[in-house]
Amino acid sequence: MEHVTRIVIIGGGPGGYEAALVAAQLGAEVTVVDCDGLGGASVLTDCVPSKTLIATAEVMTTFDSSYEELGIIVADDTPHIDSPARVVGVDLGKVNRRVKRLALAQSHDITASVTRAGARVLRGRGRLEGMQALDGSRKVVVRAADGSEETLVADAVLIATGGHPRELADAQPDGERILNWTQVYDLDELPDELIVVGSGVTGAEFAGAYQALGSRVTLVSSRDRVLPGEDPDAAAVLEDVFRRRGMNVMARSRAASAKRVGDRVEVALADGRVITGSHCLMAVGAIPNSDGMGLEEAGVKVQESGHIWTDKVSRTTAPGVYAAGDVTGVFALASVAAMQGRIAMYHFLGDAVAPLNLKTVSSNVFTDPEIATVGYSQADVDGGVIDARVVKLPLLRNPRAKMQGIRDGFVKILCRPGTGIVVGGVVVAPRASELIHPISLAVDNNLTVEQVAKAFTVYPSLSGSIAEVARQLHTRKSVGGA
Ligand SMILES: Cc1cc2nc3c(=O)[nH]c(=O)nc-3n(C[C@H](O)[C@H](O)[C@H](O)COP(=O)(O)OP(=O)(O)OC[C@H]3O[C@@H](n4cnc5c(N)ncnc54)[C@H](O)[C@@H]3O)c2cc1C
Ligand SMILES: NC(=O)c1ccc[n+]([C@@H]2O[C@H](COP(=O)([O-])OP(=O)(O)OC[C@H]3O[C@@H](n4cnc5c(N)ncnc54)[C@H](O)[C@@H]3O)[C@@H](O)[C@H]2O)c1
Repeated sequence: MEHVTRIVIIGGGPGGYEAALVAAQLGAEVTVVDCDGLGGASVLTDCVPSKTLIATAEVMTTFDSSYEELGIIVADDTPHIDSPARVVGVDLGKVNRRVKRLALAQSHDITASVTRAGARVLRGRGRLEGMQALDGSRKVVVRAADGSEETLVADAVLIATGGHPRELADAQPDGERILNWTQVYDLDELPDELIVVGSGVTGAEFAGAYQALGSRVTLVSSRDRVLPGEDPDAAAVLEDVFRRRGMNVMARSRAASAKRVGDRVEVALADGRVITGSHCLMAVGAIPNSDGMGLEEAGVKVQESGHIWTDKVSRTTAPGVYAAGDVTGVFALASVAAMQGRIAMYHFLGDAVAPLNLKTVSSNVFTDPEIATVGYSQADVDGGVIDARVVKLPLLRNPRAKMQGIRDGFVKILCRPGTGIVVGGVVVAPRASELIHPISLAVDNNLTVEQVAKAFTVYPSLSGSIAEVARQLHTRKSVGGA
């Protein structure tokens, strides 16, 4: 009888469910084990809910930032005419109910398509059991919520268990006033004064969103600037916009503790200062879900950070065990998790596979303006990682931007000095997540700035600035820094 390859996937986020779809299509017998629901944290608590919340914030921001200039009149009988967020107003309970409804619906859709593809979905917590057997198989034990256990035998196991919010010992979330990012969707009323601790992508996105929804926001940043990992020019634009909109951005301020004092929250900073607010959102990073999974006993190398070591085709140090997504700490993005998961399956099932190439990844910070990035970065150029010419053009000069009242933002493209091949780019603009795509295509396909410049763009359009930057890089051969 023909042996059907058995794959067990632990974790049903993008790393896990995308792998399940591919493996099932390639004819394997697939079981996906998840303890919370398919879609994972990405769909249920992280990426999808935050972007749904931000969809409401985006409408509020558009109204807030340009309504007067565009000739829109708001009713003048409201007491808060200085802040359109108050004039328009947000029913946070309703917003959050929508957020949860859409997240659950997406999780159901994913479960339906994984099941339709022929994979089995098993609810429970999975762990590896011991080393590889002599026949090359692996055992996974799944513990259900009622304590019952089932043992699965697999030819290959993919671990895609994601991560969870990091907590400070003296700032434990209570789910009411001190919150992590998974708990904010239980709020029925908008926080009056929100302190966001941590100015990475999560902190910046929530700070911008709640500011737009109408909260007074203080952003506590332990570093010199917001978004320390992003393009410095882009981060400077965003920080400037945040401050202009009234956000209190506190640089070089490390939070030491957060505690409830009645209906208030006190956040003590490491330098002794104390700030107070009605709510506090902790956004100080994530911890990989690798504990208690029998990894070391199974020969899987776990790094000091708790991340599972993998190579570029998602193999761990244990034969027959692959890992994908946030648990690997490679690049915490849903798209990268999905790619790592698919690569693992292509590799194990003998399909053609290209190793993971992080220099073509595009990502986006969903603030207003958005910050979209692809390929090599300004830091790579400044640090001598790559030799590239860089041109940055503010959106201010773009005709469509003028019509739309857009002042903040730019397009930046990086290309190789000799060939003009595009190696990276940054777009800071409303919907930069959509505008980055032509630059992503160029990076992925080794297109030159001449080719990007030659393609027609619509007039007037923001993408006209992408062609304009490419033209400048093509014609001004001697351009150096940004
Ligand atoms: C607030 C926020 C916003 C984000 N926004 C974006 C964005 O806009 N775009 C983007 O690309 N990325 C975004 N990310 C990152 C993105 O969410 C992650 O990169 C992505 O979720 C990683 O997917 P994953 O498959 O590794 O794991 P996850 O999505 O974390 O899913 C893992 C699943 O495994 C389950 N699990 C854990 N342990 C076990 C076990 N032992 N047995 C069974 N199941 C288990 C978990 O319960 C979970 O369901 C955001 C992250 C955060 C925190
Ligand atoms: N739009 C997106 O794609 C998106 C959105 C959110 C998160 N993510 C991904 O998730 C990953 C994690 O991002 P993140 O922002 O949650 O974590 P992070 O680790 O990138 O940022 C946490 C920030 O908190 C700061 N910090 C830590 N302790 C602090 C303290 N005591 N006081 C003040 N600041 C403190 C750190 O210096 C850091 O800048 C990122 O890699 C990101 O790519 C992606």
